[in-house]
Amino acid sequence: MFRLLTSCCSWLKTTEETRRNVTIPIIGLNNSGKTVLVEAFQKLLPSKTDHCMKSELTTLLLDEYELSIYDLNGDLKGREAWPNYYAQAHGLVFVLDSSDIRRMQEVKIILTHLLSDKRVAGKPILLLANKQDKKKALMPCDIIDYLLLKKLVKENKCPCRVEPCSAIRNLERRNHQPIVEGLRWLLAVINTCQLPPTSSISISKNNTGSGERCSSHSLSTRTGMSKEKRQHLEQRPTEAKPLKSILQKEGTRLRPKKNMSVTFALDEPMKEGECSRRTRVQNTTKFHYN
Ligand SMILES: Nc1nc2c(ncn2[C@@H]2O[C@H](COP(=O)(O)OP(=O)(O)OP(=O)(O)O)[C@@H](O)[C@H]2O)c(=O)[nH]1
Ligand SMILES: [Mg+2]
Repeated sequence: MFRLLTSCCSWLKTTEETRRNVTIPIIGLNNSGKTVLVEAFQKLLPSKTDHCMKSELTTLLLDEYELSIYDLNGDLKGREAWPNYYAQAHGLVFVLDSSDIRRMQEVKIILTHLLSDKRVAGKPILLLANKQDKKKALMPCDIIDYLLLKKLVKENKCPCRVEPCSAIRNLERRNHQPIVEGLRWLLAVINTCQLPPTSSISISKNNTGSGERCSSHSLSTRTGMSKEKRQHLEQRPTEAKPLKSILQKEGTRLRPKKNMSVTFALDEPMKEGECSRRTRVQNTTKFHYN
């Protein structure tokens, strides 16, 4: 019995030590549902943070990753602080209120600004189209059209996934939530991306600083990636192939009636559920409806 306990403890210790640290700021307009979403993540995933403590930082465990999630305010003052988190972010979650059509133009401006920031360009973005429970909520394909997302993603080479969700619905189906699947997709892309070092977020007053693009060495070293793989990533052409809708290509229905997630990637299309367990290479520039 003692032996069993000891081996369990040492297994837990090894798992703890081998977890990969990933930094993900959550941004989006005020009232889009960021804080409620973080609370949902805390219900769905093991967390190292005390739920009662109100802090912008939440540490979550997902597969072999330890996620440092920063829930940032979306009001005008809060937005000024966002750029302080860009350089250290491995990927970003952008939350929008799908039912608030009046503020879509504001989202578009902010998103355009965000993706063109040198510290963000090239990093994966998970766009959570929240509040799908509301009657007026736009579907991902409409949001993509409205935000001119295809163009944005292509120009800035940001792998992107639009995940429709509702922060307040269906939280009981553990691990099968779209928001968790979205996070898994983000981690899978982060795993293959060329990323900056992940020390803690440094808050500098200079928000306009020159951008730091991903450096493959830092992430791959930190995540324990092999030298061969690192070299492969370094040699990989960064040019994205032209984006093309699979639905268009197949001449099928362009606007699916169902509310489905949409992934924009560079190189190969992703298949449904591909990210759910596998957190390996995702060369991603087609986009498709999962
Ligand atoms: N109907 C519905 N309401 C939601 C959903 N998610 C959040 N809300 C509501 O939207 C409001 C704002 O949610 P918050 O999580 O505080 O928004 P926030 O993005 O953190 O806002 P700031 O911190 O001010 O930037 C709250 O009243 C939530 O209950 C959702 O999926 N559906
Ligand atoms: Mg909030």
